[in-house]
Amino acid sequence: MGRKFFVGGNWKCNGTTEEVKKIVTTLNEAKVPGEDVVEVVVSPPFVFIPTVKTLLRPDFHVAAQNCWVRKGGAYTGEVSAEMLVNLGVPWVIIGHSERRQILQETNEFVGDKVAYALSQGLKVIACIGETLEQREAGTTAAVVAEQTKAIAAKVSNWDNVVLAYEPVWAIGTGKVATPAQAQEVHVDLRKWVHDNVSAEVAASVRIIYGGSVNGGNCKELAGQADVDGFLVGGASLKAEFVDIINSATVKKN
Ligand SMILES: O=C(CO)COP(=O)(O)O
Repeated sequence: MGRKFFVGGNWKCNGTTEEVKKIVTTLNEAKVPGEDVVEVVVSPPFVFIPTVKTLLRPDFHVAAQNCWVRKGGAYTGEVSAEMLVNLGVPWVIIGHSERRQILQETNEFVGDKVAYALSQGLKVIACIGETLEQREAGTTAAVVAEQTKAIAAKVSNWDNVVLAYEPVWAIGTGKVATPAQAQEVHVDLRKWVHDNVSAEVAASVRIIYGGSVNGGNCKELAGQADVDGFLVGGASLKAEFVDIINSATVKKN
């Protein structure tokens, strides 16, 4: 086993300097298990990264929400992996469904981004997940396998990858996947990794769940054997994010 619980807070495109400082203060004052039990990462919008990095407690880490697919250069509006490394940002979220859907990022593009970010020394939270239509059509397993395949095709070392299963229908909707639904997909994903990458990676890769996770539902979800943590949107902007971090202790019982 030995998959350390992972809790990420994706702040998305939210916040003012004052609000960001307030969230960081709440996190800094929070009583949570040590880094040996839970890895905590918060992902502010790019512009707030320096502020958060300066103020945030040292046992919590920072992730960017995206980065450019290759080396930087004449790509107006983009932020390169090299820049994140230069700033001391250890993590980046790649392939979030909002980028896949709204900005038309394809499986291949996401795979390229994951590979490039890893090559520069970043750790990656790679997001996958089906739409409601796809779930209702019974294609969930195939869709997430295809998304994972496009990443696996470009990645040889999985040590610095966390897979985030985020069903699109559960994101920002208040319609959380049931613990059984999350567990089922996580098991399918782990089996896919086992069959297509290796047994070692399948055993060690953390598969976290995202989509309407909150202080009330996190414990039951965390109790599922293959749920290794969470990627939290809305609730990561609130004090209940601390409760979600603390759901890591469920694993020890
Ligand atoms: O997209 C998410 C995290 O990346 C989940 O968002 P919500 O927790 O707001 O549903």
